[in-house]
Amino acid sequence: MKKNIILIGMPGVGKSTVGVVLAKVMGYQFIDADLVIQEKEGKLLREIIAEVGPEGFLKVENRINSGIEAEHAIIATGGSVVYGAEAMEHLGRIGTVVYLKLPYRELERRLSDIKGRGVVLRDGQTLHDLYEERVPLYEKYADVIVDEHHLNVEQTIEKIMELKERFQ
Ligand SMILES: Nc1ncnc2c1ncn2[C@@H]1O[C@H](COP(=O)(O)OP(=O)(O)OP(=O)(O)O)[C@@H](O)[C@H]1O
Ligand SMILES: O=C(O)C1=C[C@@H](O)[C@@H](O)[C@H](O)C1
Ligand SMILES: [Mg+2]
Repeated sequence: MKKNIILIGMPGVGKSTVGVVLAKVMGYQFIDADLVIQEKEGKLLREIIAEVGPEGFLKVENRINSGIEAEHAIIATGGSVVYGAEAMEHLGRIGTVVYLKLPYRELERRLSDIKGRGVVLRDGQTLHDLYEERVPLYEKYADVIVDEHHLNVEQTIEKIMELKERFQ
């Protein structure tokens, strides 16, 4: 049985918000991969992106996520983790990958301050372009897809818990 639950999805979909509460409800440890990167690199995500650029950041993210070891943990990943093939292979081995899905319009409403979040956007790329590019990757790596449209944090957690029996 895979013992961890890995949350993937677009920035702002609620991987961190849902993850920490889910961990509490299930009695699991909570790991936020973004915070692991910051701690291991000794820098903020946006400082890393400023120093090594978006492509450099993806390499750092891929390397650090590939080394996460945990048991009975909810792991909230960064939205760009799906660009790292090694990281996704590793995470898929140690846990069940849950894609938290939102329609584009809903996500756009949530992300009023996308720059402040340090999202990995290439020059000229819009949030919509990013959404279109990433959705196939999230779907590819997902063991389970949870559509959280019209659900609040508690309802999303309930849905993940319901599905848990089936996917573990
Ligand atoms: N139903 C919901 N589930 C989760 N978050 C919600 C919900 N409704 C509103 N929110 C809000 O959306 C935001 C989700 O942000 P959060 O940082 O958890 O996303 P994330 O997926 O971890 O993003 P990132 O990839 O940037 O780390 C929070 O401000 C949260 O309060
Ligand atoms: O979706 C993204 O491009 C990102 C999301 C954040 O969680 C961070 O991992 C980083 O700022 C990149
Ligand atoms: Mg997060």
